Amino acid sequence: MESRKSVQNLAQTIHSLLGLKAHFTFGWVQSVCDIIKHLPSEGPLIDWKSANFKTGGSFGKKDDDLDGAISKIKYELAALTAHISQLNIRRRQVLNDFLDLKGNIRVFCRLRPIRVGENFGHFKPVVALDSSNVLLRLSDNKSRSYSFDKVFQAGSSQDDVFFRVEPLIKSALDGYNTCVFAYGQTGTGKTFTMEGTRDFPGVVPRAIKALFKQAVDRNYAFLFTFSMLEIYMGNLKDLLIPQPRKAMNQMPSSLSIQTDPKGGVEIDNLLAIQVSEFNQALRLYRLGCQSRSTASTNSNMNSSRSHSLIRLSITPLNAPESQRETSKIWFVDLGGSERVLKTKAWGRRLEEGKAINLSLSALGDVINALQRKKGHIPYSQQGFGYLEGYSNIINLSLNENFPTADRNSKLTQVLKDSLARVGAFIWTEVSAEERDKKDDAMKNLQQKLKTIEEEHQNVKRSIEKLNEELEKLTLRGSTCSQELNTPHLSVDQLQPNNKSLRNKTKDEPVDHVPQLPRFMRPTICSRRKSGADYKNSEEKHKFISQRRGSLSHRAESVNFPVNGNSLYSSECSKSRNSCLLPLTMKGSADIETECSQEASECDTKVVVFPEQDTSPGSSINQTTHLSLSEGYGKRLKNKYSSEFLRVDNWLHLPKNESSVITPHGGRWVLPIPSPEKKYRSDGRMKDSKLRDEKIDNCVHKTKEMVYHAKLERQADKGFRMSTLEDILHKPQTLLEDSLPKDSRAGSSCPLHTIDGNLVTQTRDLVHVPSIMDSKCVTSFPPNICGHTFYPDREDNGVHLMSMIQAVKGETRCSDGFLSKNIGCCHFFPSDLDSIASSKEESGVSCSSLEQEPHFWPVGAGLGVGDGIKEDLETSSQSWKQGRRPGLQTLRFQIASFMADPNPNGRITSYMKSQEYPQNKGLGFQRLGLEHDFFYGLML
Ligand SMILES: Nc1ncnc2c1ncn2[C@@H]1O[C@H](COP(=O)(O)OP(=O)(O)OP(=O)(O)O)[C@@H](O)[C@H]1O
Repeated sequence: MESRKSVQNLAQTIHSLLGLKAHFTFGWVQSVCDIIKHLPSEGPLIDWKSANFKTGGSFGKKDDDLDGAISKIKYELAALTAHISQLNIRRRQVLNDFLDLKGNIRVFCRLRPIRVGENFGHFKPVVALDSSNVLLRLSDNKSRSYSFDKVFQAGSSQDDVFFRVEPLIKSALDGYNTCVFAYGQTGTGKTFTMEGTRDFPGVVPRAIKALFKQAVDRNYAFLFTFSMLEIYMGNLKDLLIPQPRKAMNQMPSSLSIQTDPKGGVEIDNLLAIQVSEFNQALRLYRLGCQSRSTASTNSNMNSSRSHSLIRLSITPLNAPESQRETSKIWFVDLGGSERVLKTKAWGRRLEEGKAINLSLSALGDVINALQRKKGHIPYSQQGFGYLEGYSNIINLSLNENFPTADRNSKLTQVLKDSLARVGAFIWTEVSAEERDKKDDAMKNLQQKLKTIEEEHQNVKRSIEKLNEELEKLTLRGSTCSQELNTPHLSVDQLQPNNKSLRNKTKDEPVDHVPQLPRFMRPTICSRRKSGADYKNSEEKHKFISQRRGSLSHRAESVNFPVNGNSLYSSECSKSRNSCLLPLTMKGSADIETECSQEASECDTKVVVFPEQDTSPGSSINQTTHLSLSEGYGKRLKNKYSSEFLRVDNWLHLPKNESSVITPHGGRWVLPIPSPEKKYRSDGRMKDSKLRDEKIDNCVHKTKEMVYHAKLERQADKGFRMSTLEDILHKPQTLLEDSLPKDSRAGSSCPLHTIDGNLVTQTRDLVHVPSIMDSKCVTSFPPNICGHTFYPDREDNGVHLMSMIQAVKGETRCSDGFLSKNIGCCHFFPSDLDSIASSKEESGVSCSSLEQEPHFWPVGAGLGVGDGIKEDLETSSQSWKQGRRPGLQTLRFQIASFMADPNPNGRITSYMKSQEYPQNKGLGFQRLGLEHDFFYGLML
């Protein structure tokens, strides 16, 4: 009875073990039933030990019944797959024990080669005594030795260093939050160690590479997201968001930190970009590095003036529920500790140095408290003391005279949930006997781990063999038409980024590559955050309010006592991307408070990169999306949601530009995103899936052609919309030529001044990006108020293109961008879209994107629809209140024209001053994007 019950539960058991519920289909269940039919009448249901690992020729020869042989193999496959899951659980447990014993902090010391003529003052260079001890010789003939887990000599290579860091990658993939810091005095080689150079890549690029490599060997598929921020003067800045080029009169608003009751830390509005391969992550990393705040100091020509933090979040996708937690690995290049006397810093450099020292001190306090298992861990309160550096090594010393700062340390708060498992520390003193015991226990665990790994490999190999066998048998059998489509229980197949799948994709002709629109699927993260998993709206609402309510802790802004005038006139730090953000007397308190509040109700943005598809024509697959999971408010229920996605596609153009943008009639236009196809993982669906793909592609192409034909017709009539590519690449004169005379700014649109600025009064409310040449001549479609790209003005602008350039793999994006005559984008108060206001409702911070108002008034009483008027009013009001639309606004506005399949109709309706019915907009219903991904956006 018992065993029959187990048989009945087999399917569910395997389902839950493999975490693939959603993909299992009727065909799969049938095959499991087949397996069950051939189960032995007695004995354990799945006994992996009895599984036949030696598959070579054992089937088919003796067994006359082909079906029987197939079922037997499937049975073994199921057993082995279950066993692999067990092994994974065991491995995690053993590793856990091992890490607990070993202690979670390992401290390495790397000695930097001494430069010719380097002056050490009254200190002498540090000497490495052996592989774990260094000697510091003091001036008065005294010396001190320090122990580390490992000491790297001055001649050590980047490889040597990474070798020691690599085990952490495994921990991160196993679900642990991990953290790698580089800390030390300014100029001692932290950035060189973490970032490295192109020829000598450092820990971060190597670790990212290893992460993707090791993920392939795992039993699960993983979802990786990449984020990068810096903590500059106590402010959190997203390094992946393009920064304004010119100095503004305010400190950029800081991202705010949220802590949930379980201790998890989230940073509001921090971009988390989904990456599916090493190169994507690397490009983003390079982009982030370019934006770091650096400056020349007495100690270092290119000194980091901030802490930079790189975060890779890792979510196992098809792991069992209990193991599906997201883990993160942080790489932190801390700002260098400085001694003011030595660096002779003043003005801004001095303030930066102080901020760095203070936060390092807080970090030291936290680690100290964790190590000593103190009741109170001062994550959010700055303590006394500072880090004092001697040459290449660091000595943590408390200095009671150092001024107390009753401020939050953003650094320790951000890393709070990644520092919490600190166990042993180098300064922990244990007896020799205890140490021996510990060593033995660790050796034991290491041996266990090794055995598990070997067993894991064996089982994997057996599964591969069985699959080959199964394939042969199914091909041979006359009943193969049925069997061919039955999915195999393969470890490889269970992970989308597995080798076999990739080889297959490579080998298949381009036409046959299934274009799975992965980017349209809601990520687990976004579904959870958006509450899309909740069945009805009431439940979802409850979820959201609970969630907001649960964010119990908020970091306050840090207001550094900076005298703007004096600082402004002293040196200025700059990002490597030429970001120049001076402080003012006002500091950032007001602004930050406002932004923090706005940000409070909003979630992390998740930009989703699809898997790289190099096939030409796979434009849809190569697009990129920004999902703004929660908090965009009711207004996103309306027609505009899908436009976000479209513009994000453009913002994140992948490397092969020609495959993204389709030429038509001599012009280059963006493809229209096609709706997601929902596939079953059932192998039986393969053919019909391909067929559907082709049909969909056809429909898509036809739609596109119709759209372009419309553009052509408009052009023939003397007027057409400027496509995005026109705007970016065509000379101004061409654009002008393509428009009727009365549509050009300066002709029909009267010019006047507001606040001393020359502005154009436009007659209608449609927004479109356009180009301004050096004479500030604008070309707009008729009655269209536009965003303006200033090719030769660097002020007040946002480098939208830097993101594109980075994704394309081009470095120095901003300069390239400027040199191509595509300047900066301006945001205007007259935004008609609802995004700005919904952004404000939801609290999306547009911190670094906020621009000085370049006022562009919009004519009143133009006969536009009520909804649009309302949007406009809200938007203008927000602007007046100092809340300005940001990048999202621009995205939307570009999108609203670029994406419109019927721009002609839309423009005509404006021109005739008729009401523009809301329900005829650019809704995703109309674009066929009625998927729950977008449902997530509507919240
Ligand atoms: N191991 C090394 N081998 C060769 N050159 C090195 C090494 N470490 C550091 N350098 C060089 O020393 C200089 C300073 O290094 P780096 O900028 O990495 O210091 P840092 O600790 O990050 O300083 P800061 O805290 O001011 O940012 C750089 O020119 C770097 O190339």
